[in-house]
Amino acid sequence: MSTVGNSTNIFWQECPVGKNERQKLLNQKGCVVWITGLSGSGKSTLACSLGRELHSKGKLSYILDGDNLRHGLNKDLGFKAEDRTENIRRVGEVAKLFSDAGLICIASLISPYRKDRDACRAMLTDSTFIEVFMNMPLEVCEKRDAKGLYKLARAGKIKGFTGIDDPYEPPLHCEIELREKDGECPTPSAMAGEVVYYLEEKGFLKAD
Ligand SMILES: Nc1ncnc2c1ncn2[C@@H]1O[C@H](COP(=O)(O)OS(=O)(=O)O)[C@@H](OP(=O)(O)O)[C@H]1O
Ligand SMILES: Nc1ncnc2c1ncn2[C@@H]1O[C@H](COP(=O)(O)OP(=O)(O)O)[C@@H](O)[C@H]1O
Repeated sequence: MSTVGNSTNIFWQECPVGKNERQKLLNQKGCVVWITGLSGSGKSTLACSLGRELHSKGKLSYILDGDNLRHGLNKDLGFKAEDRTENIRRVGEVAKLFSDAGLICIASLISPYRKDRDACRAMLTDSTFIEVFMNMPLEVCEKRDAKGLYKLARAGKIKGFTGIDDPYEPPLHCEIELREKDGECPTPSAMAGEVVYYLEEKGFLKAD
């Protein structure tokens, strides 16, 4: 019996089928591919390309996209610092559950604050948190402006927009960094290929 947060008198319930058994069933290892970067850096595009590539290899993945989760689980949250922190904490907890289920969980969120991403990393054991940094220059993201949000932010119509008047703290020790080469952004499929290569090398695409 214990107290966790505001919950008192709670017990941990063990389940009959364990993570190893689920991983064997799926012939893969559960993990979290956490894609971080500015709005417009290509997070969702990479998440989709990676999800498709894994599917074609017979691997089960699931995408947790920041924009989408803000339509449901996180619709009570805005973009002030404490809301972003709570957003990342919740998604980290959900990603941990998916990883425990044996899935390759692909989380794509701006996740601008280093301490919040590091807190998610700390929730996961055995190097199963794989941080992928979309290191695209602000100018590139702003030029793309797929949703017209940078224009609104520059005009002062959106306050606290990441990269404009709210900080983005780049990772110091990420597992994978994706950036332009010779002034060109690699294709989504090339980027997904890099992540798949990492997963293969580290043994995530087979069970023990
Ligand atoms: N103020 C502000 N700053 C940044 N982004 C904003 C803001 N307001 C709305 N949006 C839109 O919300 C999307 C980011 O949601 P996230 O949950 O990934 O953000 S965060 O991780 O909590 O910072 C983000 O989506 P992406 O462009 O896919 O990154 C934007 O479409
Ligand atoms: N590798 C890429 N090369 C060229 N354009 C890209 C690439 N990845 C994404 N884009 C384009 O950039 C814009 C933003 O991509 P998106 O995946 O929505 O970014 P984010 O999820 O980080 O906001 C879209 O118009 C998309 O087509």
